[in-house]
Amino acid sequence: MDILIVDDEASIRRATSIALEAAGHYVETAETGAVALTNLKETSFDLVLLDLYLGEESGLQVLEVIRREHPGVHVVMFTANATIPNAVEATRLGAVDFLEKPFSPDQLRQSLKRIATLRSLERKVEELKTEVSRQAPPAQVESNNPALQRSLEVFFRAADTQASILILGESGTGKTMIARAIHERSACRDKPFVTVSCPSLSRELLESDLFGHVKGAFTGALRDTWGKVKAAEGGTLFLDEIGELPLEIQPKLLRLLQEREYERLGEATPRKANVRVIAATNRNLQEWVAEGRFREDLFYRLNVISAVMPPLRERPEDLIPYAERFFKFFTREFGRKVRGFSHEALQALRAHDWPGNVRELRNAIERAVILAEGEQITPCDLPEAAHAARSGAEDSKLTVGGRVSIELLECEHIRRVMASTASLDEAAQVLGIDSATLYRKRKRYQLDGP
Ligand SMILES: Nc1ncnc2c1ncn2[C@@H]1O[C@H](COP(=O)(O)OP(=O)(O)OP(=O)(O)O)[C@@H](O)[C@H]1O
Repeated sequence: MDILIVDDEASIRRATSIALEAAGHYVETAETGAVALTNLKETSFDLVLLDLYLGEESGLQVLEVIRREHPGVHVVMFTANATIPNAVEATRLGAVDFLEKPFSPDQLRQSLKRIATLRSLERKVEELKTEVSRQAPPAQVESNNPALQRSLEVFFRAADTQASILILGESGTGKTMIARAIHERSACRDKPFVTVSCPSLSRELLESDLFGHVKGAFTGALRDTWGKVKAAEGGTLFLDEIGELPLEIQPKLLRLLQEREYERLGEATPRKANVRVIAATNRNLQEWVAEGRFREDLFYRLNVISAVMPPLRERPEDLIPYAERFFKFFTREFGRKVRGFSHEALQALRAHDWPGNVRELRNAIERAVILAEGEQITPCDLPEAAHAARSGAEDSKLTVGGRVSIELLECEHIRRVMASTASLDEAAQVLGIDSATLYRKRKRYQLDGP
């Protein structure tokens, strides 16, 4: 943590600093409330250890200003004479803990442990709030598709290291979800996961969003701010659509990755950063390097561990299991009594290309659950594109030599043979495979018996 000690006694400042620095914290000290407030403007602290009596000054007044101007900073009060009224007043003003002087290093450690737990809980609450407001089905990080299984293995094996990770894949394949899942499997899972969306801001705003700025750094920079690199301290910085990172900012990111150092916009003070970087892109970065749109050195630095999230059309094994999980989630979420998908609806799902990938599938199922009138979801409840795919599929797409995957052809062939035969044994005989193989294939493609 970054900690500011505010105490008028030099011996307390010194002894506490030594104990905290030995435990790996970054520490600054201030002798008076005024100096402390200036420090808080210049550096971003997580915690202030504040003396109740700063000579003539009242620590409670300083506490009040800190809580008003820096609401994200926690404050622990020091005092030589902890009276109940003082404690009540400090708690009312927002102090989270009390340390009675003289305190032992162990008491200090215990207090910091409580603050760390509190900070981690606050972050979790924030994450849950966003999750709930997004009505998001839980992330599915299992796959029946061998290519995706290999990618997941690469990502999760590297999760617990500090290595940068590059996630490649089309839009909507779940790159952001996987970045979060990697963070959840890392040693810094209790620390922040902070996303920066590279294309959404102008160069200047993006740079400031990443690294922060000082007042006057550019028109509109009315006060000092801290960027997302700072917000992600100790945790993961997720750079979404890294291909869109302007060339001017790329050397600064490279420096962050190599030297773990950065500067705020408009300031020359180098700052240390301890963040793990995960980046994602739907671009072909190697092509962009060849075209001079992306720095080669940055590409290789980011590309230490990389793998592709395959598009949904290349993993038919995942389609129906994902659709069913989304279905379960949304029927519960909306309190609908729909029982499942009709055979035709499943066929329509299989026949569609899903250019928007898992995002499109999730949205299609959410819509279908809301619209379904009967006991089952029918093709009419699916979006036009998925619905139309089925009618067109039988004559144009699902033909031998058509633009269709082997899996889809095989699935459709097995389905039709099963529909035209009296038993599974007969279907297996027609298909030229044994019953166990037919069983496995039916399971894989989610096909019911004849
Ligand atoms: N594995 C998954 N489990 C559950 N939902 C998923 C999964 N993958 C994707 N989704 C759904 O699709 C949406 C898009 O996923 P995500 O944002 O991770 O994709 P992306 O590849 O980062 O897309 P983009 O490149 O457009 O940012 C998510 O909000 C979620 O609803």
